[in-house]
Amino acid sequence: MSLIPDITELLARARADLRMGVPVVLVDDGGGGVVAAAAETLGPQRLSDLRGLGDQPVVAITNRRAETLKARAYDGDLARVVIPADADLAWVQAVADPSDDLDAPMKGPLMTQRSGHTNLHRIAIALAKTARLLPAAVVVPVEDGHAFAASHGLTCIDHARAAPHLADRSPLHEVVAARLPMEVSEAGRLHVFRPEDGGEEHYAIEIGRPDRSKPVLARLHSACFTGDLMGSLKCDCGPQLRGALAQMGAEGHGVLLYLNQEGRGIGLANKMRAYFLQDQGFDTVEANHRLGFEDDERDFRLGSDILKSLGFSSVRLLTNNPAKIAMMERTGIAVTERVPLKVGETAHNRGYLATKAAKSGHLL
Ligand SMILES: Nc1nc2c(ncn2[C@@H]2O[C@H](COP(=O)(O)OP(=O)(O)OP(=O)(O)O)[C@@H](O)[C@H]2O)c(=O)[nH]1
Ligand SMILES: [Zn+2]
Repeated sequence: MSLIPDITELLARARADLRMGVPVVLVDDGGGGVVAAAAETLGPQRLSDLRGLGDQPVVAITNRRAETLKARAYDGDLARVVIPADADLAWVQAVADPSDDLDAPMKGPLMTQRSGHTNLHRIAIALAKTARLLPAAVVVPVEDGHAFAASHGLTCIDHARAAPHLADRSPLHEVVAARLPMEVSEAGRLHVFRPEDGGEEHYAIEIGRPDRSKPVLARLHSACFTGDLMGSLKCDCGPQLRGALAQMGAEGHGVLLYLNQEGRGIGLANKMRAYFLQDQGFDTVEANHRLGFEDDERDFRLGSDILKSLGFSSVRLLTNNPAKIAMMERTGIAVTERVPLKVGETAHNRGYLATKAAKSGHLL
């Protein structure tokens, strides 16, 4: 029945629920389940009602966050921190959010669960991440997941149906393209691409009319509100964006993909949390880890999807990031040349650029 939402649509609905502070129900293959809510958006009444369900609630966090909290991660990539009976919402939020780690360290040791299944906790964390929230979820078991969801009107996700889709990217479709005269070239054209799962749109700016049979000068630019628009001195994004467009304008053609993966895929709120940690002395990579994220949560396969749908198969890529080149090659776009982009070094971003070179393999 096509009027019933499919699993991709249910996952999108679950992300929206978590962003609003509404719990979702996750159901394992045997029908048992959990109620899960994002730690960041959960309110006090809902925390209290989750506790009222009877079973032991936990906060599921990534092993990165667990490492910072010195909590044992028995489950490899995640840990289930037991919520003590006297802990309040502020305690739950402090497990999720590192802002006060230094000022008001958590009193340990944190107890973590060791036995039992973790499939559903993993889904809860993945949903919180893709909802651009802190990767932490309050999780409480319930006996019959489907019945609980139906009686409470909550979004219900079956593990077996969801698992194959969590690492997928949604197919992108071009919605519209129109002429966009720009300072660097009057022959600009902006294409808007929309995924099927209600996620972020991404853009392609085509300069001139590049020959599809030859390698095109291309840039995969990741959104950086602070650098691209505000003139932030903490990174080199703004000068890189304008430098890439200027070079395309000078050559007469090129294609710039503007991928809405703000903050290397963690979203602007989390990037600002990372900046707050950077002001406490952590570097850009350490800050991501303390928040519970990997160094880089972006998905560059989006870039090859868009290039292919525009008819390109090979590029001269403007980048200092070898991971982008490797990903292009792996996903069927030939990189015939790396064109270096060295612009915008400032006193504020020198340390950031050095960290990227030392820890993320960026070429200087
Ligand atoms: N999480 C996080 N993201 C950041 C930080 N500084 C910049 N960003 C984001 O990083 C992305 C840009 O990535 P960069 O690592 O500068 O460059 P790159 O795209 O990997 O490589 P180039 O092609 O050489 O520019 C943008 O999405 C920025 O918003 C930071 O300190 N923390
Ligand atoms: Zn930036």
